[in-house]
Amino acid sequence: MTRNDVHAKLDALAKPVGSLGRLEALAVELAVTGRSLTPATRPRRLVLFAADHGVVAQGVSAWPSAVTTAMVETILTGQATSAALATTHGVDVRVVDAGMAQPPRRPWPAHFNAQPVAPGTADLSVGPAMSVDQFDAAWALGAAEAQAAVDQGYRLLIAGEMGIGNTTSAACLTHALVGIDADTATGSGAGADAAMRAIKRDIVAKAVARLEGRTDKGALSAIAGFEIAAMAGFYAEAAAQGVPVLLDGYVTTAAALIAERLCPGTRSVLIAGHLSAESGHRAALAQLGISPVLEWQMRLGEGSGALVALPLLDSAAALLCDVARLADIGA
Ligand SMILES: O=C(O)c1ccc[n+]([C@@H]2O[C@H](COP(=O)([O-])O)[C@@H](O)[C@H]2O)c1
Ligand SMILES: Cc1cc2nc[nH]c2cc1C
Repeated sequence: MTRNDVHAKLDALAKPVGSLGRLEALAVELAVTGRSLTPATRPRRLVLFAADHGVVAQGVSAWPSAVTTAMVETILTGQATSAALATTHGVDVRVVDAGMAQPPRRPWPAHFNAQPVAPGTADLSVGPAMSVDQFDAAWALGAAEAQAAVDQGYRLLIAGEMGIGNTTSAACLTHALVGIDADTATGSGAGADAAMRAIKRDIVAKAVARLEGRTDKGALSAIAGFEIAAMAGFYAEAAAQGVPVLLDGYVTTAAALIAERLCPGTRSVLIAGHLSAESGHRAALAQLGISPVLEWQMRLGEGSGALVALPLLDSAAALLCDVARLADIGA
């Protein structure tokens, strides 16, 4: 099934050609990524991967690592932004501890999967964030989540993340894999001021310089995070299964860049939910050849941008699945 097939179907529907504007372009994306002229967006699942980052010790985030745990607890009780949006849009949620410094309080609900690779990464500013074995373990965790979701019949997948310090890792990965300069790759994350952002940029520049241009798995392990490596495995497995994935912001896109680097073709299932306020995101999406549904200056993470874009995907699916053809209405 080609893009032309989808355009032909859209043009034959009971409406003037092109009259649904960008919704038609989104319908094409959904049909192509889902490999169907009647793509499904239900049932859908959000898998939120959480982990901590040793580089936080360098003062790169406005928040301490304890906030990762506090937010995971809030997600688990259904009161975080992501959980509220997931509930309102009929999205099932799972939360995965891929490597938090401190696990959430017990009792743990059934939708929490505690498989920490380690209690946070090592500080990427002084050495590799993780070993290749740890990268492989995080990747396998994400891949298993995607496989389980597909086995359970989910037709659309979203990965979200929670990890204080993870925009430093995302900036390193984008600098290394997209080639934009360290300054553009480095944003304010969850609220860094100008002085903090300058420290962060210098750390990003030095960590990537140490790789000397290498972007193999060993090099990427040095600058990744456990939740990011897990999301990369999640995306690669979703692609292997041919299930569409809705990307969130800068951090999830960094994971998609890893997946595309290590498993070329992963991008064929990716739809970009939104353009994050982080300055490197536009170039990262361009490298993957996808354009965002929304440009709303969101920069939360947790899958929130993907969840806000989701009703537009539902609209695109309804168009392809439920609208009559002109030929059938006697017009
Ligand atoms: O993905 C994005 O576009 C994004 C942009 C800014 C912040 N975040 C979120 O904020 C946290 C990381 O911010 P920071 O400043 O601690 O690196 C992490 O939990 C992310 O989910 C996420
Ligand atoms: C409060 C808070 C909520 C978040 N959700 C995702 N990243 C976050 C970072 C902070 C600081």
